[in-house]
Amino acid sequence: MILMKDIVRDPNPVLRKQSKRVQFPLSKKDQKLAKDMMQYLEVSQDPKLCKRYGLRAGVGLAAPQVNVSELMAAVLVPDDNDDPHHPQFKAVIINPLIIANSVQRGAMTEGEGCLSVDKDIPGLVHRADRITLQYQDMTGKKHIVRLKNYPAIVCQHEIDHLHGTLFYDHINMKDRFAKQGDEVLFS
Ligand SMILES: O=CN(O)CCNC(=O)c1cccc(Cl)c1Cl
Ligand code: NI
Repeated sequence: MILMKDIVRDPNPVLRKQSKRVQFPLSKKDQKLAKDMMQYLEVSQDPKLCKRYGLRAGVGLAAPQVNVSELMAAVLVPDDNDDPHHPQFKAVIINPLIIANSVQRGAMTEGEGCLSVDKDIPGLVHRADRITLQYQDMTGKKHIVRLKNYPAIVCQHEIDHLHGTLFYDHINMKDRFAKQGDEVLFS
């Protein structure tokens, strides 16, 4: 089970590396990693279990955050009324590729957080409001999905991790809450 002690923290250089492609069929190690990362998200989103294991809640987790430089991340975006049985987007995304970005930009009003960044860094993290995401699932099957708003933001945050980018790299440090043109803000 992944615990906070297993999460790599900035400025560990592994968070700034480019991850490597994952080969199929998945090795036993990669299968366990994928399952453990999704399990972390599920446990962290259950208030009782989250407290019991001393976790920080998360809606995504990328392999470099547990010291594995591979193109793999787990995403579990709960639905609005927090019904655990109907998440907005739940997937282990392997060898993900953003194949289209909307011109429309979006950002979360309250900014973003990261398990690998221990301090809160306020500011708007400007991203594409909608993306077309191509990824392989654990069987190697290729998926192409169109995402918008929160699921799109989370996938961009995770895919950034795979390429050595952290959320605060996108914040305008001279004016942290300056909007970018007509970007969509949402909480
Ligand atoms: O890389 C994943 N994490 O660091 C997990 C912790 N952060 C979050 O759950 C989180 C919080 C707010 C906005 C976004 Cl986009 C994300 Cl991803
Ligand atoms: Ni993160």
